[in-house]
Amino acid sequence: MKRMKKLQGLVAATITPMTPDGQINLPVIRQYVDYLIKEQNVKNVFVNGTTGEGLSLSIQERKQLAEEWMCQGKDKLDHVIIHVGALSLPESQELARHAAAIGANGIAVIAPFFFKPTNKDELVAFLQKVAAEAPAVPFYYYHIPPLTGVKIRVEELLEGIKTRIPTFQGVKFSDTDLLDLAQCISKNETEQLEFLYGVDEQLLGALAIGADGAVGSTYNYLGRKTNLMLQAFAKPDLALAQKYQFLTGEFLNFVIKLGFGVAQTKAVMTFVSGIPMGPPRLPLVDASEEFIIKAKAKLDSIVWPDGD
Ligand SMILES: CC(=O)N[C@H](C=O)[C@@H](O)[C@H](O)[C@H](O)CO
Ligand SMILES: CC(=O)C(=O)O
Repeated sequence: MKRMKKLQGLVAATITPMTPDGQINLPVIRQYVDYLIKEQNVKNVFVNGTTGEGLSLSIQERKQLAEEWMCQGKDKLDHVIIHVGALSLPESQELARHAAAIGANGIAVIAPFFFKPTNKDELVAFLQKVAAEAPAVPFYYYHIPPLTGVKIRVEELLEGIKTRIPTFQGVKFSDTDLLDLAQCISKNETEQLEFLYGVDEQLLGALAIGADGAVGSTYNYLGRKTNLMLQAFAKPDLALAQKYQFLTGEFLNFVIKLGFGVAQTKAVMTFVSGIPMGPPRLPLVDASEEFIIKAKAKLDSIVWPDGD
């Protein structure tokens, strides 16, 4: 298996840069990789997921993006995980084969969300068919019930999963149900699996329960601050870790009230990094000027414990 070391710490859910006329903007990715490493101290990426508008891209675009991230991340990034989930099983399988061929460090799949699996066996059967196309690549289930509407609890899904999916490596857990996460972690006695949390505003709670790390959109521009939270938690300096969580939460709480999604993430990343992320693809529409002004003022007003 292409496993160098256990995936821990932060993983940036990458944004898909687009040109003003809505094409994927591949040349920007080189700069983006360097920015994540140098400015955010983030060396793992999750490509073509929710933040990357993966389900709004064509198969061809998804392959081009995966290739570009692999190519630009070579010898720089630690882990490149490619999201290969799709509504159509053969398309998902094609993307899994492609990810394996280009040397991805992991693949992830969300639950199909138009025709939905109604129980864990149906869901595992779908995941197994995709995972089997990349038999040497660690496989992650991407659990995001608020978006897929598939609410099958992960604790249930994990039962016997290794026998059905030998490459099963862990879960990207994007739900607020910390009881479910805790049950998964407590059953992971041999610690073979990785649990990566995906609700950035309450990561500290998931760390306390035993999450290995996190995948999220905010690590694109708050990676450095969130890394300081992880360090404080590991020390342990819980009061300092809380301070960081309160402050990242203060920003998110503010923008969530204004209306916060992938389009707004693209706008925030553009003004923080200076890298043009461009517009989102329909049905998403650009963040308003008013949002950008308010979000920027809020972020600038925050005084961080590291004096920044
Ligand atoms: C629904 C969604 O996009 N979730 C992201 C990852 O799973 C998070 O990183 C959020 O963007 C973040 O927690 C802000 O709410
Ligand atoms: C947020 C996240 O993890 C994703 O974009 O898929």
